Amino acid sequence: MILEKIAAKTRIRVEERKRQKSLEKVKKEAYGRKNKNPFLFEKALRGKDISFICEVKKASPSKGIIAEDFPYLDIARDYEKAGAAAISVLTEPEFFLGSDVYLREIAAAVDIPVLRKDFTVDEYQIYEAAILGAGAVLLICALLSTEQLIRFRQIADELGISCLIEAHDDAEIKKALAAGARIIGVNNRDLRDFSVDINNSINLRKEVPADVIFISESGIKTAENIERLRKNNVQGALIGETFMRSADKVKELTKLYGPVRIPRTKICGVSRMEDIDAINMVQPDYIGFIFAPSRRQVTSSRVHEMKVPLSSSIDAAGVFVNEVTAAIINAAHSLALDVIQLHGDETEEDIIRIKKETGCAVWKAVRVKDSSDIDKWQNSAADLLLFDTFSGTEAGGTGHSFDWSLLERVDRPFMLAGGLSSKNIARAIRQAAPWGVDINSGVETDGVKDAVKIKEIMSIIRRLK
Ligand SMILES: O=C(O)c1ccccc1NCC(=O)[C@H](O)[C@H](O)COP(=O)(O)O
Repeated sequence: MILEKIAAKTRIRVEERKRQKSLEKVKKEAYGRKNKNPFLFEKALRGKDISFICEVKKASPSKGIIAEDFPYLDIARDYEKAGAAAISVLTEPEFFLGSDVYLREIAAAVDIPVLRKDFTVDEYQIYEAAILGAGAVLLICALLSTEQLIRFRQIADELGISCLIEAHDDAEIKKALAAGARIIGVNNRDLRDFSVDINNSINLRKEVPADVIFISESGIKTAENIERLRKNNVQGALIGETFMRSADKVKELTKLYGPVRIPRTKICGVSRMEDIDAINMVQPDYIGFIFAPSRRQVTSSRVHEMKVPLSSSIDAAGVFVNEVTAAIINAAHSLALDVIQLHGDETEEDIIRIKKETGCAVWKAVRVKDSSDIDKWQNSAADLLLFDTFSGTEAGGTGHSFDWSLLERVDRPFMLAGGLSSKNIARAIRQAAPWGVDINSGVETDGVKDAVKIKEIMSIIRRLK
């Protein structure tokens, strides 16, 4: 069978590699590297809805060449923008025309975890995967004994990388579970004859406990396929060919995932006249002016000037941090602000007074460290809560995102802020379902607003429906 052929070639490849660099050396290098985000792969797959693992694959034994033109870095970046939870990269060189170079460069170019899709037959490959920057390795039950699965999983655990343990039938699922699998992938492709049947993973879902992440692999093509997987509690879909053959990854993932409600958009921290042209071009719902000390701080007279060419359909928000209430009220009136956004230690009394005396909507920024920060503000009189990333040194504009799963407890409409960019906006919107998104550093280059990035992020958001 093809699997045995590939495994045999892989054993030869690994032995050659060992001659070039000893097992001791790769081991030392793998343990010596800093894993900033251990087990990110499995964390990324624990969302409340189905996740996508999108594959970068030039060829396969069943399909031959899939992508003549193979701009692997662009493909990976497009997957990330489309909202993939993780990327799978083929590194097997002979049958899939994969390469370690693809993996290393892709892992360095994206923020989401990357699976090394190879035919693991030796622990050497797990150390290599770690060195290349992979967040996960593939272990195929049909190629490994239970003892090998356990040993390889333990090595991966020590390195902080996850194992996707692939099974094809009931017996292999039992083997994967006996090996302590935390993620099981069921291949819908029968490697004996290459036939594909998505019912294979659906039928086997019940054999896997609910706390083990279950991935359906191969042959997933349509929104109906995804809906069936979703209904059968499948947490992830690993999709290669369908995405590789699609020129527009954002459109393809949206088609498979299904439409979402498009949130209101706000571009914050606008401080230069020339930014207004870029803003008018893309028509967000709101623009944010920062009156607090910041590299984005603006004066009232600057805001006055910028509001002249600003499109009348875009509402203006003033962002304040622990400002005296009278000054906020004065700015609201003199600059005809529509929203007052409070980022400091303002109280409920402040919020109520500012609402009453300005007639503006008041948005209270809640900088989230843990769920207690959210609970404290759930009943606030603020028109909207704006959840942002906590920082001990900055009141906002950190450029970092936080754990959006904390927002599952929020029972009122909210704005989502904190490190939103083209790389994560699709995932953020699908996962957190915010009323609105507030975008700042993610559309800047060298500290100033970047018209190209503003256009790109707005285009991604609008294509999610
Ligand atoms: O952006 C600032 O410099 C800032 C400074 C002080 C208080 C608030 C600030 N920004 C408020 C915002 O609305 C930002 O858009 C929000 O914090 C998200 O910023 P980012 O993480 O850069 O996307």
